[in-house]
Amino acid sequence: MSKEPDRLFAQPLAQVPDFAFNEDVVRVFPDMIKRSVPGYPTIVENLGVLAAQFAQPDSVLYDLGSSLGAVTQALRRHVRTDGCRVIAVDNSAAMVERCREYLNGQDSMFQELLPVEVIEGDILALEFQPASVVALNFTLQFIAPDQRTALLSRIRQSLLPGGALILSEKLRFNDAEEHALLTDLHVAFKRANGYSELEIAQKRSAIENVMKPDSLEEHRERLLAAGFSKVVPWFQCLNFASLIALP
Ligand SMILES: Nc1ncnc2c1ncn2[C@@H]1O[C@H](C[S@+](CC[C@H]([NH3+])C(=O)[O-])CC(=O)[O-])[C@@H](O)[C@H]1O
Ligand SMILES: O=C(O)C(=O)Cc1ccccc1
Repeated sequence: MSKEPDRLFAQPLAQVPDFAFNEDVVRVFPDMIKRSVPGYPTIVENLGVLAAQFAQPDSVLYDLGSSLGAVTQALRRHVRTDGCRVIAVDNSAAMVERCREYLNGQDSMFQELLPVEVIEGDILALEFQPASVVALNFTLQFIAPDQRTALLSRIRQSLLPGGALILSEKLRFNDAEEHALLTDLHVAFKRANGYSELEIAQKRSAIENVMKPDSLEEHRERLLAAGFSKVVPWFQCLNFASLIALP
């Protein structure tokens, strides 16, 4: 993985453009996500462990909004179920190109990994195949809010008995005091990881129009409305959480 440090927002910008998953972001993405999302390495590794419990023979494991394929790599490290294959999907051409390179690297280092296909495309337009595991690892928050229920319903329809959706998201909180506390603590996390006040402020303004977090309650209600029977949070670190949703 690229070791290039994230300095994308280090210099003052006259106008901060909306955040996009372009070539500049791709170059620094592993560093950016690790220094910005508390618990990210723990979530990714354990997503593989969880997936191994839900994987069903001869089914698809989806990594939706796969970026550089960190989740796909974890799925391939942990899942040994017969006949499974991984489909990773992202609509950023720059991400997909680099993701394919990293997965070729994983293939050359390990034998007997699950087969993988990386698709450049919009997850809203995807025709889902029968799936046992669907990972939406920090992707739903970038989908237009009015499209989210329809996407989750389509995922629910594709899920086999015994399978699961694993959904990780930044959270907002309905209680103003809880929201302010966890937001401040997230800023402290970023500061502790070497981001300046300017970097933190410019990044916040870059993502505010494109990334719209929901509360845990909104997630639970929407998942139930989409046809899931049970929603179980399995991880939270500050304002970032991951949920298991069962069909
Ligand atoms: N409609 C869409 N269709 C396909 N891809 C999309 C769409 N909208 C956004 N994306 C893609 O979703 C990814 C979100 S990053 C996921 C991290 C990864 N899961 C990880 O575990 O490392 C989250 C973050 O950066 O906070 C980006 O690569 C987008 O191009
Ligand atoms: O940086 C942030 O404040 C975030 O909420 C997480 C994030 C991580 C990587 C890209 C966009 C948002």
